[in-house]
Amino acid sequence: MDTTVWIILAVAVLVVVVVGLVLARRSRRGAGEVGPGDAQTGGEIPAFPPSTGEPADPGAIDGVVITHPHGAIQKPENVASRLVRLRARLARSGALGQALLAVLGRDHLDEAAWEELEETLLQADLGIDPTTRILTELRTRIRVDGTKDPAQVRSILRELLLAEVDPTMDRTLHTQRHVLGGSAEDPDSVVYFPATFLMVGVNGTGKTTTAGKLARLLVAEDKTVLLGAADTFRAAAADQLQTWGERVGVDVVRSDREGADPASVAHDAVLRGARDGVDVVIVDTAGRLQNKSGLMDELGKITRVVTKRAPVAESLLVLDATTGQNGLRQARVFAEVAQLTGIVLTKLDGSAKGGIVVAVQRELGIPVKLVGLGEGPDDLAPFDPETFVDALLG
Ligand SMILES: Nc1nc2c(ncn2[C@@H]2O[C@H](COP(=O)(O)OP(=O)(O)OP(=O)(O)O)[C@@H](O)[C@H]2O)c(=O)[nH]1
Repeated sequence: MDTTVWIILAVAVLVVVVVGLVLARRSRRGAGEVGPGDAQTGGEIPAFPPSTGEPADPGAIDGVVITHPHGAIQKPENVASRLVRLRARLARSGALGQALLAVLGRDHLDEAAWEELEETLLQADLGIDPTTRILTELRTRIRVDGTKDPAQVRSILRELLLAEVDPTMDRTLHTQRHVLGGSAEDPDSVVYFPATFLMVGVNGTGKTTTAGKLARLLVAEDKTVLLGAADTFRAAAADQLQTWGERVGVDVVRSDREGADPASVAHDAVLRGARDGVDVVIVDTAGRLQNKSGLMDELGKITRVVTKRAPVAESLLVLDATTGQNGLRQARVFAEVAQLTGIVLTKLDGSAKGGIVVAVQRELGIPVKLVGLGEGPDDLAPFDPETFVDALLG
């Protein structure tokens, strides 16, 4: 054969190889699989085992494993019945309303009475500005209306408290999957990516518990969920999350060793979620506050790897309602290092500090979206301003 034939043959072979590679890559993408190089930490995605019901599969990259639920699966309580149940709990624990209304019901409201009211609102962690605003307006309205009627006074107070809680804020949890590609005319071609939720906050505020409770809340709303245990600092956190997952039939991506790279676990969780086509991936983080730059580095790295394909849907700051000013200081630090979209206020049960809702929203300019009202598995509910204020007023 002469040289020209050899060249033609070589070019033909090259074309066949290139076309083959391109087609293979496209068909993987079409199935929602994420290809090598998409991940910052891992390159080729480890082959996750099928859902066999076995608890764990050691040996994936960086020790990241997935656990599948086994045993009886519980049905979480629906949202409407939670709200009714938890409203009663909040009303019992606060007693703010009773204290206020007891003073306002007196025959004569002298300066000492107004100071008492101020003290009560400040003790509930409402903050100085909202307290001053509410009392100034209340004083004016009582004088102008010339009213002493307890029902009317209560209604004015309700209106003023509600305005401070701000019912106009958008408290929706963004659980819609992202559409990465494909055509609306051909639904099979559409490639989805899960909505990713990051749970951030200092240790002990209830992040892991809230991640587990949130998974239940979403399952109750017929969403499919995957949990990512990126709090690798505390080994028990992953076990805790696994227990939560097992109860409601939710898979957990975790590391099989303490101190593994949290970003690696977060990354594998979102890719696994994409591959399984789940609606929401909830990533629990450690967020130790040793220093701001360490926290910033860790959260920054996690955010970078999980936003490689789509933005984070919710970055939720978990805050312990009983920690007052200290909690507000923590909130400020997290707001500086993470693009927060909402606040979860935990431990509102048994706390007379309901005013923190107002203070923290004002401080950060983002809404409280969820409240934790107990240690029970379904003691988490969407935050509803009217229910909250009614419960505060007893
Ligand atoms: N009463 C009450 N306790 C809660 C609530 N939420 C969480 N807790 C409790 O708070 C404690 C700490 O919760 P965790 O979820 O372990 O806290 P964490 O922020 O994940 O802590 P680290 O993993 O150490 O960062 C646990 O005992 C929870 O049961 C709540 O709404 N009410």
